[in-house]
Amino acid sequence: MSASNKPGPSESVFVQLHINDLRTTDSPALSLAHSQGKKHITHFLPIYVFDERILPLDCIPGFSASRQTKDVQGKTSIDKAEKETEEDAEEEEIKPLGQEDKPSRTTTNQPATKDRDHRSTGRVGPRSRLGNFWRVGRHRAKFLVETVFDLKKTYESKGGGLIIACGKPEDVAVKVVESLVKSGKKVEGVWTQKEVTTEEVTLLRHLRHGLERSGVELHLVDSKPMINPSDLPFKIEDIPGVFTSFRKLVEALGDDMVRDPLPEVKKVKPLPQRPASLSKDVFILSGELLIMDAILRYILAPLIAEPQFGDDLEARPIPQTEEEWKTYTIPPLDPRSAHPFIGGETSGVARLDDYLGTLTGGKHGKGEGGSKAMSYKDTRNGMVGEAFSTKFSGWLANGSLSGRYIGWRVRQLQDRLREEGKLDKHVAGNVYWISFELLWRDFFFWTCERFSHEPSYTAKKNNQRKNKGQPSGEALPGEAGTASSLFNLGGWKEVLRPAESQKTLGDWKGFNLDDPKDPIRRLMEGNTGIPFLDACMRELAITGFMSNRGRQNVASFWGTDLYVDWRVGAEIFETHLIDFDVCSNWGNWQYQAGVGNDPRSYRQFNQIKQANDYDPDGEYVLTWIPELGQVDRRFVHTPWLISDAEKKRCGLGTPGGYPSSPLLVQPQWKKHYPSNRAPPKPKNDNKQNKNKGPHQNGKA
Ligand SMILES: Cc1cc2nc3c(=O)[nH]c(=O)nc-3n(C[C@H](O)[C@H](O)[C@H](O)COP(=O)(O)OP(=O)(O)OC[C@H]3O[C@@H](n4cnc5c(N)ncnc54)[C@H](O)[C@@H]3O)c2cc1C
Repeated sequence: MSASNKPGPSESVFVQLHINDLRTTDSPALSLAHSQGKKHITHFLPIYVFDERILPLDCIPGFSASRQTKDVQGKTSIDKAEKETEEDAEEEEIKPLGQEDKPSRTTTNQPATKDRDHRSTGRVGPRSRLGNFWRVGRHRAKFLVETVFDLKKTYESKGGGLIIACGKPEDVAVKVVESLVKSGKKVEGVWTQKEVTTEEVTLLRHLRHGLERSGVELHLVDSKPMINPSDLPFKIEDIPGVFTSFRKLVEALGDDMVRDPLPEVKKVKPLPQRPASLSKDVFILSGELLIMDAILRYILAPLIAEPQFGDDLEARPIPQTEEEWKTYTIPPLDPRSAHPFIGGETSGVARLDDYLGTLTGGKHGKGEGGSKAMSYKDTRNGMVGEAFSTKFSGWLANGSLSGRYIGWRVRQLQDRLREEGKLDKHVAGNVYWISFELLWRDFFFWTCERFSHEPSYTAKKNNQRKNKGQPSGEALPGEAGTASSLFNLGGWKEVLRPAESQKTLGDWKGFNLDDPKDPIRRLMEGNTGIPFLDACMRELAITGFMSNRGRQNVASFWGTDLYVDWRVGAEIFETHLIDFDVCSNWGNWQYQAGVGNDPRSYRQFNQIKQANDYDPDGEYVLTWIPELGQVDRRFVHTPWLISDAEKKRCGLGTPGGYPSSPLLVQPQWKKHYPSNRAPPKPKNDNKQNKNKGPHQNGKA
């Protein structure tokens, strides 16, 4: 939008608020705005807002000052709207983020020592509720900024543009709409992606309330899952509680399971002229701040000044002068990273081409490549290198790739391989498995939706108390509510089958992150003395990624060996993971903690067996724990078993060195100790390449 006050009498503006749908390919709102039915739309206005509730934005020049000015000037209409909706939210027990001391995510349940109350670091900025971690760590923040700027570039290359702002997305969108309406433009409506979890739904409700004041409607686009929601053979309330039953029902849709993506929009309608008054109310990026590297530095500096547990990055103070900012650089990605993650649709599509083959070229003119996908199932449980598993998750998480588009690309590859006579049973199984795994993503999304319609046991009780038995909340029919049991210590089981859960709430332990010996702190720092787990946690903090195998083992150890409040684990994953997705992360954590959708309510991974199976020659562990370099390879997963003299020779147990004894040992680990097994097999002849059962690949 270029700044101007000139009215545009026949201008009709279609607004899209991007949140977790940062793409132009297979984007329902973009397609609708450019459809025949919307010919009267003259301008397309996409907006992205860096959310101050999850990102530290105070270093961005002018941003803090703009907030203060607003405070001095008094409250705007959106503030009033917020106040009213705050009151609504209060009824539902969950207040919006940033407007309360106790953040909103967790609805209820006790344990978890509140680290927020214990640590006296004086830290400020957007923090998690229990562990006081950054809401978004440095890897995801970088990936996000890259994604947003890639989106802007793509829109511009198609004739459009993207407004990038800072603040609260709902607040910014409402103010933009108000100013457009005031300047005489017609606003067709605001489109954004449907979400189903607490903070996200609260945001959408605020947005809807705020827009009502301008008489503009909010439209939710249900574009997150791979399967089109209207194709589901059941109502969301009836989604099976177990993945396999869900999978069988949706697989019965056959070729119709995944629809074709929407046709590409080649030419995008222009941005409307920006009402001059708008920049007073909204902090829109302009000038130097529209250079990606500049904004990246300002957002990352606080995160780099305080690296989170496990990150080996040397803390660097936040620059204080312009000169210091000029020379400030972002640390490069660690070369050991499982993938050179770069945010944005462009790099996401490049990864699709690399993994699933291209759509054009090749002998048959229908594309070429795809060999990685042809051995996907065989290799997805790998731990080292970029070729094991697809690494699509980061792009899926912020919506720079859609699930449907990936599902469709899988089908394109299947069709081509069939035509080329290469789709034998083994290859077909491998390629299909990508869609299979994507179904897990859909499953967690809809399970979250189901439970967001259904208030948790405690929320229900509280609401009944407050409303004297009257149901509260004001969700529109079919719309998700805000009271979800996703964040409850008792998980969905609190609602589902409490009797089946082997733990009671009182069994969960708290933690004290001030204490370097605290088990959870040692785990987060990759310093438990159990190499497989330590390697996973170090990789996560240093690169923002951890394999699915690693995630399962860490979560299982956290929840079933240490018995520490699993939500703190979900929080530290949320901080570090490039691919953090609220439903997948919290849903999987519940699953591993035995309070979620796992039909076996008490699943405990045998850490030594897992290490032997998935890292037989210790390559993964040695990548992340070079301190074990001198240890006899046979004991690389159990270094505590070597003699004291050997420990000394290898430098174990020295101050600041790798621990010489493990945090704990489980009796069932012993039968997998080195003396009881054959010497390690050579590389590439390991269990990573064996096909076992779904997802968990057989017994833990
Ligand atoms: C404790 C725990 C936390 C997790 N947190 C997240 C998270 O925040 N975000 C996230 O995207 N995934 C999460 N997962 C699921 C899974 O580990 C990652 O999706 C996967 O490791 C990402 O790598 P990939 O893209 O190479 O996956 P691939 O193995 O190539 O799978 C392809 C895609 O299928 C989906 N998928 C695969 N497994 C799962 C699963 N178990 N649950 C949901 N979707 C799945 C993902 O979208 C993934 O990109 C978590 C798993 C566990 C056990």
